[in-house]
Amino acid sequence: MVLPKAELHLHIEGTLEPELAFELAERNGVELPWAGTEALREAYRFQDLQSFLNLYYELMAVLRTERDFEDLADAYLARAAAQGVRHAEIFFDPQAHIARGVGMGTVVEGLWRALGRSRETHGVSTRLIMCFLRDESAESAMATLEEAKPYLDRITGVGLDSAEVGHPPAKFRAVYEAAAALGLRRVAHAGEEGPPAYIAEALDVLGVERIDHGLRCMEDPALVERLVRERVPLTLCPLSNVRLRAVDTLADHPLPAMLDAGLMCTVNSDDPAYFGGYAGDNFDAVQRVLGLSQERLRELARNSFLASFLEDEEELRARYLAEVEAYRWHDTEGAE
Ligand SMILES: Nc1ncnc2[nH]cnc12
Ligand SMILES: [Zn+2]
Repeated sequence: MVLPKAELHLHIEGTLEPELAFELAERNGVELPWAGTEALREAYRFQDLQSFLNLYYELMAVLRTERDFEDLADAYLARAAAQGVRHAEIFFDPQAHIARGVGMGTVVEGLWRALGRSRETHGVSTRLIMCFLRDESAESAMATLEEAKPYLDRITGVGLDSAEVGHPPAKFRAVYEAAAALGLRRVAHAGEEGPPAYIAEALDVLGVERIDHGLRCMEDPALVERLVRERVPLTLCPLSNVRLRAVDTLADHPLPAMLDAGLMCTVNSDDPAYFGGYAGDNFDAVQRVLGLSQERLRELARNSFLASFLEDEEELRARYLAEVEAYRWHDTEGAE
């Protein structure tokens, strides 16, 4: 679906398609344990978040040089643009690269080569959000923030990702305080596999402005009421939730109930190379399977721009919002 939209929940390492992975492996002399792209795709059957993360971190071995990160981001931006993404706020996981001997500068400068020219090359504006791995220590997160200081002109905010259960947001209180003091925006994954209490904790202790996923808020009516009242954006990822078994099937996804409850939902792709679809594919899927109306889809697109970190470019945000309102459905889209 090419309805104009912002993508607010996208891990750049999760856009590594098997074809590019093998190309980079060859370029860098990295041996992969799969015979080819088909065998690698066969491995994309996940039981839960951890089983996905194991493969996601393993395949990162092929990303070594600035050019690799540039090619990765360029490939994502081209695919996203073709599906109506006009603005992308892109996560990256520096600790996963630094642990392999690939420095912060290689990652940020490589990504920036693609992001810095993306409005001209792809018609997509971008922001970069640095995520801390929550299954690593708070000290490691603080050291990562320190390493990022030379690159803060390229980085808009910080996030929190990786294995959620057993790693509550409060573990990262100090690093989020330090990030806020540096003028960085704050988001965090919460309520994907972890309990609703993690969502409240991310708001109260970390001061986040958006919740990534937030799916499990529906188990706590008082929390839902708060999220509605405070208009906290939730960056939902429906196809991800199916592949990582946070929901049984897409038909069971609570998105319609969440919208009916008045929650400020957005729809995103998370790790599209692994979960079977980019942003537009996620919109197509929820339209087709959950029967969302054209007005609901337009609301999701509007929310994505309202929840984006475009405060320094309000004119651009206004232009995107006008594009959402002016959008005319194609014959095959959003039929009612
Ligand atoms: N869906 C997800 N949840 C937590 N960490 C992630 N890292 C990449 N994708 C993720
Ligand atoms: Zn995610």
